[in-house]
This record gives sequence, C-alpha cells and structure tokens, in this order.
Amino acid sequence: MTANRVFVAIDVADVVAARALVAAVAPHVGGIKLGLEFFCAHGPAGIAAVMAGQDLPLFLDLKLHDIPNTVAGAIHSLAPLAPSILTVHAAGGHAMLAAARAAALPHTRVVAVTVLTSLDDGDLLAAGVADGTGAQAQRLAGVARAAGLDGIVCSPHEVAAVKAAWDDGLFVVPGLRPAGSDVGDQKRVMTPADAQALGAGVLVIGRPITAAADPAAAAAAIAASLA
Ligand SMILES: O=C(O)c1cc(=O)[nH]c(=O)n1[C@@H]1O[C@H](COP(=O)(O)O)[C@@H](O)[C@H]1O
Repeated sequence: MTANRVFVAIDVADVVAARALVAAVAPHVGGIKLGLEFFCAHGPAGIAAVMAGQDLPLFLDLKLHDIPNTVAGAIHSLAPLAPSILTVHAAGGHAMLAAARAAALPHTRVVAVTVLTSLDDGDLLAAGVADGTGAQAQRLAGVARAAGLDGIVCSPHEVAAVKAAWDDGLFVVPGLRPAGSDVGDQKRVMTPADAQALGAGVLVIGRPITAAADPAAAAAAIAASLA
C-alpha cells in the first residue's frame, strides 16, 4: 500500500473523462478505484486503457456476489487486470468468499463489502436484520475473516470495532465527506481525517473529488487534511 491512503472512485462512464480525472488527481491520491459504472460501459479493455501508463494501484470494485463457481470464474477472467484490491459481497457466504480468495492472484487483496454505506438501521430492519448496521458489519467481518479474506469494506462508524477484533485486516472505508460537502446517497458518513484516525486503511473518496470544480485541488486539500 502506498503512503497516501486515498483511492479516488472514478465513477464515470466515459474513457476520456476517466483518463482526464486520473491525470488530474494522480499526484494527490494513492490509488484509483474503478467500479460498476465504468466497467459496465467499457469492460476489462476500458479498465486497461485508463490504467495504461499509471503507476498507481488499481482497486477494481465489482462487488461480486453469486454462487462460488461463478464468482471464482469471474475472478479468473479478471486476472489480466491484476488488481491490487478486488471487492466481493460478504453476504455471499463462507464458500463464496473462500472461492474468491482462492481464485484471485496472490497479490490481489480480496475484501468483502459488509453493509453498504448507503444503508441505515431502518434499511436493515426492512430486510429482517433487527440489531443494526454495527452488529451486522461485525458479523459479516467475522465471516470474511474465517473465509481467509484480506479485509472488509465498512463505514467509518464500524471500523474501530471491527479492527479491534481483526488487527491485521485491510479496512477499506467509503462514505467519506469533507466537512460541509454534499452527502448525496450516503447514509453512514464521516470526514476522511476522522476515518483515518479510527483506523481506516484505505479511504475511498469519489464525488467530493470528481464532482469538484477543481478535482486536483479537492484531492490535494483532502491529502493535506490527512497529513
Ligand atoms: O465497495 C465500495 O467501494 C463501496 C462500498 C460501500 O459500502 N459504499 C460505497 O460508497 N462504496 C463505493 O465507494 C464510492 C463512494 O463514492 P462517493 O460517495 O462519490 O464518495 C463509490 O464508488 C461506491 O461504489
């Protein structure tokens, strides 16, 4: 992992726009996250085109969630991209998570999304989970750890508690908003500096950088807040 823990989420559907954003913010971030919006538009070839000539690590955020055989096959298909970090959903269960870890390249950190940061306790209650986001994130972190994964994705509100029970895990934390910035569809948010202080290993930040009038300046300001 690079010293700068910020992975910028490049959630756009256009190759030229993605490359321009990456070029602008690269000096101020530690890695590039490309996810479903871009991947569904351009596939592996598009990912390779954006990362061409970049030294920064690739976080491929596809949140895979299917039966073990299908997830393993998908991960084998992604091998040419050699991602540094790859996401799966912890709710896929032990066998799926173990199959994902076994299928990934040795250097790829496979991390499991616990409870999406766009959900709150009410959303979980509607799905039959009565004891809230914190308890659910901790349970799913336990499933991920038992399956041999490298870490989890969780909100900044859970990271300290989960880390206390898994000291060598990689804790990827989205739902980050510099003070005063638009929360949008995120429900469990915190500032990047507070999340870092609580133990986040990777700070995922998208729109506060990519939707800013000056993305490079926004990324630089966030990096300065973390120094
Ligand atoms: O796996 C993720 O990265 C992820 C998990 C999660 O629970 N919440 C979440 O927002 N993300 C991703 O983190 C990024 C957050 O983007 P912004 O809300 O624009 O900062 C998006 O690319 C999401 O897909």
